[in-house]
Amino acid sequence: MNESAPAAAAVRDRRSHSKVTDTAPSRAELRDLIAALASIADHSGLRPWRIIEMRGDARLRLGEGLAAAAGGKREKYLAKATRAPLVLALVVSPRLKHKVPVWEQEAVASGVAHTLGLLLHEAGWGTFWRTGSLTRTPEVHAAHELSPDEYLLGWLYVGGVPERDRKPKPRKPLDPDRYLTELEPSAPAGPQ
Ligand SMILES: Cc1cc2nc3c(=O)[nH]c(=O)nc-3n(C[C@H](O)[C@H](O)[C@H](O)COP(=O)(O)O)c2cc1C
Repeated sequence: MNESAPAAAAVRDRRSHSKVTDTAPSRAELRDLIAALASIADHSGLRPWRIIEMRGDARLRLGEGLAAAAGGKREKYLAKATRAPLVLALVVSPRLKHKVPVWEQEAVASGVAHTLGLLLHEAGWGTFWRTGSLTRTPEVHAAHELSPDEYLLGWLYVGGVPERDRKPKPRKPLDPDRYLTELEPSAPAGPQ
């Protein structure tokens, strides 16, 4: 890691791991990482999010919820829900009728999810953010005991990094000029 710029190093190295091993961060480690999220940019400091930790058989509730929403394939969804030892449900807990609109609150929750994934990566854990067409179904909502206004941004599947994946992932180069544009002081003249 680059000691003088650890955030930049973590961002450059970050990668997802679709397969993880059976080790997972302890609740104490997770609590420390989540405490660090106090600095996430947050209009009016609403903290409109929460994370639901699922381990062991608690993950089966996710699998059952997915199967109920799909109307079958129980074994398939139970297997999906248990492919990592720790599953973190990413929840938007919006304050409705607040001057800060819900889309801004969702942006905060999204920042939390990205940053938590980055912190877990930096701590040496493997993560994979997953969603799917069943994410916002009533059955999955109920399985997480969400309040009526809450909704999911998906799940971070977390576990150990398999030996063979302990290497950087080749990235398609990103041309900054394509993503960083500049507005000129005045609009260009239209067609003459
Ligand atoms: C909101 C969100 C939902 C995602 N859902 C899925 C998913 O359901 N299935 C999937 O294969 N990848 C999903 N991804 C992408 C993966 O998490 C991952 O970013 C992708 O495989 C690229 O790998 P990388 O993160 O190493 O670049 C999702 C990403 C985001 C941000």
